[in-house]
Amino acid sequence: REKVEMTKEQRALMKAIVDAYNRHQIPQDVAKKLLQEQYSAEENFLLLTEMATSQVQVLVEFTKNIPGFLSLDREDQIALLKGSTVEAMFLRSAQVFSRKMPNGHTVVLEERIRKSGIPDEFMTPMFNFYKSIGELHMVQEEQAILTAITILMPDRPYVKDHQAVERLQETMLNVLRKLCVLQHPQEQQYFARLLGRLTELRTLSHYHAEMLTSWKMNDHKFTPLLCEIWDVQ
Ligand SMILES: O=C(Nc1ccccc1F)[C@H](C1CCCCC1)n1c(-c2ccc(Cl)cc2)nc2cc(F)c(F)cc21
Repeated sequence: REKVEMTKEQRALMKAIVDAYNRHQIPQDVAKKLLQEQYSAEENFLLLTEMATSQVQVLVEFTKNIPGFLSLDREDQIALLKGSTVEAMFLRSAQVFSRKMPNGHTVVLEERIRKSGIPDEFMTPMFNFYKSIGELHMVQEEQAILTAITILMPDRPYVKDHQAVERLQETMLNVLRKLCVLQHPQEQQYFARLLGRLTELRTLSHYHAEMLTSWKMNDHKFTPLLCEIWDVQ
């Protein structure tokens, strides 16, 4: 097979994305909090809204560092962010869940999430997605670029300049394709499997509004930012 090499530009692009991804991580670690103790449904819901609110803020900062994003039409930038925050949250949650942890911690974490207040019917699709992400053993470069690809989805609602977004996403896809060959030389279809997860991610994200509004508690309060970004309240 031909030798796969990244160009200088592709390496620079990847470095910019990974640096931004690492710089804009959630300050407090939600997994650590969940492992400390079992919270009530109300406390878990509050924790989720706090995590999700800071995740949106972090995502805005990360997106600003995607080369070319700020040159897009301003309204298209908003449409891309609004359309991808839920998927980015589930993708981030999956990456948090799949992190290597000391023995038994993942079991406890899963238990805590199962009892957090999320309605039972969403557990299977959610954990199936988390485990399918875990099986890929993504390196952090792949995680960062996959998040950028999720944000640069041309078919989000209300995007006007479809082509411009497609061009940016294509650049990212080319980098990811080479990265997958370099990082997983034994697995021919690794790149295709990785992209397949984005389909699973979109399906899971369709449930998010219902997951939140049917959280096992009364009186669900959302932050103004989440009301704006999510289809709730
Ligand atoms: O905080 C969360 N996710 C999250 C959000 C932003 C950035 C980083 C994040 F991990 C929530 C908690 C919140 C508190 C109650 C339990 C679930 N969370 C979800 C999750 C997210 C959204 C819905 Cl609608 C249903 C579950 N899946 C998780 C898997 C994990 F491994 C993990 F550590 C936390 C996880």
